[in-house]
Amino acid sequence: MRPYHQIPIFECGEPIIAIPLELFAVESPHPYEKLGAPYSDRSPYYLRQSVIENLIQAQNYLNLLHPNWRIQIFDAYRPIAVQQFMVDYSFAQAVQDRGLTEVELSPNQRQEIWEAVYEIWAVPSWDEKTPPPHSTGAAVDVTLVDDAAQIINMGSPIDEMSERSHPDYYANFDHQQAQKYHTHRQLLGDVMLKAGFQRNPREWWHFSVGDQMWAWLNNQSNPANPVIARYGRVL
Ligand SMILES: C[C@@H](N)C(=O)N[C@H](C)C(=O)O
Ligand SMILES: [Zn+2]
Repeated sequence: MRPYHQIPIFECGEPIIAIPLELFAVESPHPYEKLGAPYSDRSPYYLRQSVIENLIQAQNYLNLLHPNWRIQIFDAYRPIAVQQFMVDYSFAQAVQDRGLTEVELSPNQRQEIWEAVYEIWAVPSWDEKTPPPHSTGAAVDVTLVDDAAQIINMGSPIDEMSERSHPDYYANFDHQQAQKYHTHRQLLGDVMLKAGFQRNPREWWHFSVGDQMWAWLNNQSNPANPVIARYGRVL
């Protein structure tokens, strides 16, 4: 359980629809489809209707500051089976990165690796009170590309399991390059938050609106006006 799982969900029934990809930049091929994630007949490029409107708004704010820059979509809707696949994949990858094999893991090593995985991945829960954020169609993983279609360097890749993923990781580095990364992360955060999103405090790329994490973050900064989640899981 994460603290945001205490937030009640009152599903509003808004449809989940295809993102108009021509308006955005898109990571291609899709990073999890490339790994063989089981989407069956579903597409990762779907979001709730008004979440798409918020994303268009964010890009409009971006273009006031940087004409012709684009928000690049890395991932959006994620069926629970895909969440499970990515959690298992990330565990296996983390075992390999440590030069280990799964059969030889001690209980402590196993626990340490699972903790690292769940630092950044949500549990693939089938309980409708605790859906993984991306399975609600309200969460999106994004970065920025400039007017020459070059990906903006944020100082760490999306999905890295390390502290570099924290949005403010580079805030206090006394180094010009690190300050640039921080400025880029701030720019992404500013345009997304201005459009109504909240950012996952552990991941510079993960934003959502209307889900449990969004409501919890809203309530942390504005306890006088608490909100609940309007989007639950979409199967
Ligand atoms: C790991 C990243 N792609 C992500 O989406 N993390 C959040 C917390 C999730 O799994 O929902
Ligand atoms: Zn995400």
